[in-house]
Amino acid sequence: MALLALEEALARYAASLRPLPTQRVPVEMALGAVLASAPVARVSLPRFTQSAMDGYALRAADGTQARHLVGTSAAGSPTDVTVGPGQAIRILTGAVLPDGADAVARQEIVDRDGDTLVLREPVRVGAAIRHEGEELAEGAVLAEAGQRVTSGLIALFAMAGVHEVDVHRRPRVAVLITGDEVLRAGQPLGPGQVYDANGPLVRAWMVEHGYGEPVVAYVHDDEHALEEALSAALESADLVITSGGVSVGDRDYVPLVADRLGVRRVFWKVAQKPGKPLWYGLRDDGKALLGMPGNPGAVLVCLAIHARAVLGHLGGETAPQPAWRQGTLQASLDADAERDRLVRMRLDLSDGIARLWALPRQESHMLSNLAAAHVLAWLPSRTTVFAEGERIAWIPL
Ligand SMILES: Nc1nc2c(c(=O)[nH]1)N[C@H]1C(S)=C(S)[C@@H](COP(=O)(O)OP(=O)(O)OC[C@H]3O[C@@H](n4cnc5c(N)ncnc54)[C@H](O)[C@@H]3O)O[C@H]1N2
Ligand code: MOO
Repeated sequence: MALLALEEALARYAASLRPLPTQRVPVEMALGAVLASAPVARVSLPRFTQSAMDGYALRAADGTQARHLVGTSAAGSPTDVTVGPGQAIRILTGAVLPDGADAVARQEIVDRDGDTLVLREPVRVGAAIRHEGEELAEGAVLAEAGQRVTSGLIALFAMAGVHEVDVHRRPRVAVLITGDEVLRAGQPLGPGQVYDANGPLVRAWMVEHGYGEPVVAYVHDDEHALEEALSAALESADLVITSGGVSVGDRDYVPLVADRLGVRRVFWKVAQKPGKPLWYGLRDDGKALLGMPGNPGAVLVCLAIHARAVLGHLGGETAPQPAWRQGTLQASLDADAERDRLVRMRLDLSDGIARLWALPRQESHMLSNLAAAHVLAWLPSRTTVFAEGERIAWIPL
């Protein structure tokens, strides 16, 4: 079977996946979800004209002549006293600017004796004042639909009086780890058995990237057991990720069972190294299946590129993920004539230029270079080597 180009695989996700339905949620619950509509400010920011400093509200035109203190305005406790010529009001940061005042003298430049103040230097009109609506007017758009909600956006929405936002439902993910030889932590290894790396990897990757906890289950290399497990996973999740059993071996049942459960294949086998046997399909109800190979290095690459794209489309992101950046290769590297290479690299950005070094031990069953790896670089298939100094694309790992 011919291998599909990696760009084409990414294009097929975009063409085949629709964002999940939207729901209105309290702002505090929206972290990591993607906005389905653009929230607008319910109050202007700042909400009222206020002091930016602890000091004295007064009239700038009085220059350095002595002022008489006539009241206090604290944050949350405005005064209704008006500041007249030769008068001042004690004011604290965030307090409403009293009528009549047009400047605040911070207390560091004021000599105070009882209720009499003298400024050591004059202040300009508007000094230390934050004006109502100077940052945002009521009704201003705070963020765009398609943007992922961050902690900073949550703070902005809260301050602008937006208590609920419309977001796409976050994709629910189920993970099926296949393989008779794969054992979970703590169990004694028998002959030919290995510890499971992919369950912990997928779970940690999902949490690390803000997609939440997936449900992880284990299944033997048995057609019927897989059918039962995959059927249940497709019921409960929007995206099912399987590990192992997707190549051409006698016990590679994932493509067969997926087909039997009505998951239509969109592609199988991508021209990438590692991760070639990747299988992607969709059921009529929109449920997606990414069948990843068993080799953990391949799973890492399939998560960073493929799961990222699928989760972005399902989640309603407008900008395609992952977002590739440019860097400079620091030592020549072999290309692969048939498959694009996805190479774990060390990144140095200390002088503002992205310098990239390929790490040793890149095979798809290997993970030990991850202690030193910062990024994944994309080296398109070709017959000539990648030379030192060439520009290449990368994403953070
Ligand atoms: N004749 C061919 N053989 C293979 C081909 C091919 O084109 N022709 N492709 C190779 C490539 S490339 C890959 S990648 C693997 C993928 O095979 P599977 O997806 O069927 O994966 P498995 O055979 O189940 O496992 C591969 C490897 O990974 C280990 N493994 C599996 N699960 C885990 C886990 N959860 N944690 C840690 N390690 C795991 C497993 O023991 C195997 O060593 O196929 C090649 N073969
Ligand atoms: O595609 Mo496999 O992951 O190269 O070894």
